Amino acid sequence: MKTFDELYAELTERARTRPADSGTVTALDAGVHAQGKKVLEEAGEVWIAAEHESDERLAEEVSQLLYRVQVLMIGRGVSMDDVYRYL
Ligand SMILES: N=c1c2ncn([C@@H]3O[C@H](COP(=O)(O)OP(=O)(O)OP(=O)(O)O)[C@@H](O)[C@H]3O)c2ncn1[C@@H]1O[C@H](COP(=O)(O)O)[C@@H](O)[C@H]1O
Repeated sequence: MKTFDELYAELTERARTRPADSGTVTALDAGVHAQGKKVLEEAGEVWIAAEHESDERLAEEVSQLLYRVQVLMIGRGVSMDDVYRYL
């Protein structure tokens, strides 16, 4: 188990060290357009799960949306502090 901030730190480290087997590196290399499409795709899956699926499935879809948002943030160079300023 990990927190939102711990995942962000882990993904930032993946971006820095670029391990060959990292899906995050592949997603970052795909560029911001592809990253944005993934955010939208996962947001849609969250919506569908909220209306039609179990709490467990919803939680899983939310986790994937958070992951995709973090990939987009790292792709654009937006930090957690940049976001927290607006919360
Ligand atoms: N939390 C996640 C995570 N959530 C979602 N995903 C990716 O998103 C996919 C699921 O999304 P989709 O519904 O689009 O599934 P899919 O269509 O089968 O996947 P694609 O073919 O589109 O890649 C998963 O198969 C993963 O590739 C994640 N990939 C990685 N992480 C975590 O990120 C960290 C770094 O991972 P790596 O970069 O792979 O080392 C690790 O802690 C991982 O647990």
